[in-house]
Amino acid sequence: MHRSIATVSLSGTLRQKLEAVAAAGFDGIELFEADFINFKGTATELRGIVADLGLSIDLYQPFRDFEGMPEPQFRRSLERAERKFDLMEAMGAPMVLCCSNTSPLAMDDPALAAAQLHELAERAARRNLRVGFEALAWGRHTSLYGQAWDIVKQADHPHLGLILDSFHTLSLKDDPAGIAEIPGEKIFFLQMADAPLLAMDVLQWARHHRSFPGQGDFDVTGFFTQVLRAGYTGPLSLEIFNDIFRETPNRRTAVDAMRSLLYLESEARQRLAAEQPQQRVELFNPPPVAALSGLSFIEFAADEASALALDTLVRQLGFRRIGKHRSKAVTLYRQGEINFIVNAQPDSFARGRFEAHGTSVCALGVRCADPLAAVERATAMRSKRHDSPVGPNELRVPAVVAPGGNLIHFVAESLGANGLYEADFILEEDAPTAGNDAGLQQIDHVALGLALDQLDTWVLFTRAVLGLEPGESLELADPFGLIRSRGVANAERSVRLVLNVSLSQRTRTARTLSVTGGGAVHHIALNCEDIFETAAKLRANGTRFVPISDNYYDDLATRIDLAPELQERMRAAGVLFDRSPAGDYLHIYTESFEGGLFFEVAQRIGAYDAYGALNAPARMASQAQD
Ligand SMILES: O=C(O)c1ccc(O)c(O)c1
Ligand SMILES: [Mg+2]
Repeated sequence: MHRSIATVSLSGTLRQKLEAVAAAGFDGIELFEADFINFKGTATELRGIVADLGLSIDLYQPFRDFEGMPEPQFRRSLERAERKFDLMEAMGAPMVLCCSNTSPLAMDDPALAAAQLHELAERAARRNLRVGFEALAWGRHTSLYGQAWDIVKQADHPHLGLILDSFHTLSLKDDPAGIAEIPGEKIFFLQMADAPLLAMDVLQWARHHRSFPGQGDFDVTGFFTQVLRAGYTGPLSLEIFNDIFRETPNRRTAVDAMRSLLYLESEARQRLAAEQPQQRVELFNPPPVAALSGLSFIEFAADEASALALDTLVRQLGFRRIGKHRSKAVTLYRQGEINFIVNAQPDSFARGRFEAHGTSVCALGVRCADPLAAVERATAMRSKRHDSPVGPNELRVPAVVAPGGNLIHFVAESLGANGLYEADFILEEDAPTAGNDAGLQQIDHVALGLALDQLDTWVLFTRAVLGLEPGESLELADPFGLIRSRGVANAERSVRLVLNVSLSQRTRTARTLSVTGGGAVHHIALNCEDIFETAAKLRANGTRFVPISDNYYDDLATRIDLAPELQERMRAAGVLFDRSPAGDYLHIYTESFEGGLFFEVAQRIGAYDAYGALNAPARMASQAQD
């Protein structure tokens, strides 16, 4: 499809926006009037810039408060329209968006509205321009697409058509099914926006909290498929009013925007595959998402000194050092099925991450059947692949760059538990090393501390590139501000990430972020079968846990019916507890390493499917009282 984006969706000057949009591979733009009014140049000059970038101006917008106006105001608006038509001709914009009237003067008279829009369309037709009419969710008398379509039908002018915007329909919980009945050629333009479900005034919601398809909670694919069923073949455009996007570097926003359209097209293509033998438009067809089957390894970036400190830390956690890399200063540790790699190789990718972010996680390894297919999916979805230098007899592990610059490696399942490591490491499984196995089995989840403007980017990346599904978005209280937390996981729940964002500058998460530069792993949760046994072993190994207030356990007893012995065991061990209808979650947090990264030990019982987020405030308050 012809892919377009409204200039309001990005930060920067108009010229910077256009350059970012062109670099991300868009075909066209919706030009917001404010961007043109503040542009230092003529409409003709803008036309040249846009053309040089290989873009088109698909839509000029908005015209407001037009239909249903009393005669004097209507005449004045027509005059104004003529002046805007002059500009549109000069800049080469073929269509104007007229949104439904929000003025207190607007009359509830569809026949009048139709006659007035007819006149506007007639004037547009004289210059071979077109007018699209869009129902705003807060329009005074026209708020639904069905009402706007009735007016357009009644106006019956070839230069007047309907503009659809998923936000207005989905925010009002209006049924998009009727769109499929509208003749495709009378839908002149399509604007797609997603949004988180928020209980708030719809105008505020629309102007501040929209997001790209795939980042929010709306069934945008369902909406889009109705438009395609109608036979629409025009531009597919993004119109995102979002406070954070207004300040996010626009190159990143533009890539997110393109990724969201590619994802939307591919999802719609799958839904329509069965019913439409002959598609009318070309929808993006990427390789399918690779089914992931677990987190294989976590790689830490270190220098020589911090590698030593990490060595002590991970051995206290019960890991054994089981291998040295064949050609690099890289050490492998293992416990259960968990592999930790400490990479202190000078002049490596890891060292670059160490220099930029300090001791930190620089890569994750995820298992999947076909790593090359996983990389193909990722690059199709506009992620960059990463090729590390490979020494003799070493395996090439395909990798892609995650937002923020860490790597995701795809590890072939066929290699088995040891395959990758046998190839790249000289294994000494039986090497006598300090640190006793504590019963940690798998990587339960990896929690990232993200800057506010990285959350939506990550939600879309994990969804479109890795095939993970986002869970509920929660707000958790740190003593110094709020943390927003959202888990993302694959269908079989063998790969889980938790995306944490600090809404305050003063929380521990925010401070870690300012030290590490953001996008860093904030904690690593490892699971076990008996948390009391594992915690006792870890303590004996020298691991220190965050103490939990006695008051927490008193309160827990009032909330959840638990055997008194279990309560007392938890209190004695400092173990936290959460219960959902599906199952229970017992967990405990270690103290931080170098004031940043820490570990969580977790035991899942039954089909518990969350992360004990309700207990995070207990941890954060305890850390703050240290
Ligand atoms: O918020 C608005 O005014 C506005 C303007 C134009 C649009 O296309 C829209 O969806 C909203
Ligand atoms: Mg709109």
